[in-house]
Amino acid sequence: MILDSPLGLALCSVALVVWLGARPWVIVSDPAAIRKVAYRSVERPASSSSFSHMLTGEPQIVDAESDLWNRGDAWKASRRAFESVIMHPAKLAAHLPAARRCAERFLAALQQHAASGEGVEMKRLCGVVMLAITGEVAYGVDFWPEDGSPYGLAPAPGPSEDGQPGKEDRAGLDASAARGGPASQLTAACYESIACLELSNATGYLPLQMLLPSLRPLWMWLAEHFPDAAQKRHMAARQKVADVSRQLMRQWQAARAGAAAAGDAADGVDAGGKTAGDPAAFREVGGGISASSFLAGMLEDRRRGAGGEVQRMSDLQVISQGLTFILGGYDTSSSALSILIFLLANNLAVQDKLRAELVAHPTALDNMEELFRLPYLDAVLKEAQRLYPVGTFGWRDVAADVDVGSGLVIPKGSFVCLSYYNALQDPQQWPQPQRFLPERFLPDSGGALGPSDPTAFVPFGSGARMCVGHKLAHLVRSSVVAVVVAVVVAVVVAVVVAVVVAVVMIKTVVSSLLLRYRVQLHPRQHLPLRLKTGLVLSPADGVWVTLQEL
Ligand code: HEM
Repeated sequence: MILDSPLGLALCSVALVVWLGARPWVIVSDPAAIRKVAYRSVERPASSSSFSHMLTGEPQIVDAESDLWNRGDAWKASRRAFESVIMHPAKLAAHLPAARRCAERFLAALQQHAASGEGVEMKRLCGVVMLAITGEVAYGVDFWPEDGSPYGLAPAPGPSEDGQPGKEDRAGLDASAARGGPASQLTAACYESIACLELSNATGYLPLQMLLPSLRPLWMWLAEHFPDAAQKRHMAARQKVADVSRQLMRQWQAARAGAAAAGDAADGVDAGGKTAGDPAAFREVGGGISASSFLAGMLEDRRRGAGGEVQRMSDLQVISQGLTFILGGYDTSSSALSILIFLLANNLAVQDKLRAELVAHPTALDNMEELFRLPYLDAVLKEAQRLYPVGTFGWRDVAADVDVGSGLVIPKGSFVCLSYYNALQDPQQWPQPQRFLPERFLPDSGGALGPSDPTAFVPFGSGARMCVGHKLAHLVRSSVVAVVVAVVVAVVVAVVVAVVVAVVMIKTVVSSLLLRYRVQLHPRQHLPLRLKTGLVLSPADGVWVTLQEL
């Protein structure tokens, strides 16, 4: 069957097809079909971003350069920037102290809550720690506000029901930004930029644009010339990200030029003669910007002319990729972490078994390679990601007919939604799909409970546009192999790469948590867990737990 007639609706075993206007919208749920489409279609639809915001002016230009949305050669260049700059071992090593510091601050904040014996809303705290880590990895400045009590880290005056920044938080953000070094301003602007991507916080013109996309030029003109409060807030936040990024870039460039003039800017060595991997060099080089950061890495590559003159990144591209790192990494990681904590609090037998594994490997937290090899920890995280995949779907623009099997050909020009959520819940792949059963990912029991098609596990997407963070996770495994060749170097690489990878950030934080506390659901927690779909799937009412010190 070829889908060439506007019949309105067609349902088959691998995909659901809906005709909207002249284009078929195809929802693909079958793992093998997802793989075929994802590997043959690289582009996201040109209009994807118009479903989440209505930016104009410079913020719109910056957004269009993002790896999330851009296409063709521009996408290849930005993807290369992610893969080469973040993974460069010399630049990665200095993330380690930052990540450790953030995790320690997280645990210190929890101690206050544990001592009080009151319920603690974890989604909010997971957001704080993940923004701190991803922000610092991206921009190389400390995202933890100077007074040490961001957004209710000190016992909160009353977090909003959904765990998102509420009025008190917004006041905290404004105060933090006003106090302001670049980091405080960036923190506030990133928080606001992410919040504004939720439909409930978006400009009132966005629903109109979604309902009547053919009138997009009119809605855009109105948003630009008669912006409502939400539009003004979003524009101001994005402009602030661009302005502060420029300020940081100038700082870095001035420091680099100074170092070069002083003659100590040899490759791999930062101003001050410290290697990038030296924790002591952190924030003392590059005008106060960590040499290992994504921002410094992109600027360094540009200074050296990596990729050739033609492909050098413009300022706007550098600004765009820095923000993309936060937009792609923060919400996903913090939501996945908070859901994992919910599942452990709701499944105490799993929590106890996992703690026993961690206790039996006392050095695992200091040795990421060992942490990475703990089978039950790995299985628990994978099962949490299967049951509640925070990245529910991916969009593709099909450039040529794709035969996905079962007699179905998705025609060129279709707008395809790859439903990772459906694939991860498919009863043909996952026996008892609604149950939280980490055993399905253990090598010895996977046969009975695991998928018949191993590629059905797609929490990071599929194909060339799958998550950048996932590729980094693979590098950790390659680094582990390299241990045989060069133990010290490889361990450092494995540790530090692991730290920037969402999966390992989550493993580290959750392991530290379980070794210190028994985590139980608080009566305020709504059961079953209610989810909301925004930019990512996340707990709608937060995650309420009590902590019992062990
Ligand atoms: C638990 C954590 C994470 C999850 C579940 C997740 C999931 C996803 C998913 C499902 C996609 C869409 C893939 C597709 O369309 O097939 C994606 C794309 C992406 N993610 Fe992640 N992600 C996570 C963490 C991160 C982190 C830490 C970063 C920071 C580097 C990141 C950066 C990106 C980028 C840049 C893209 C777009 C890739 C492209 O189009 O080339 N993600 N992610």
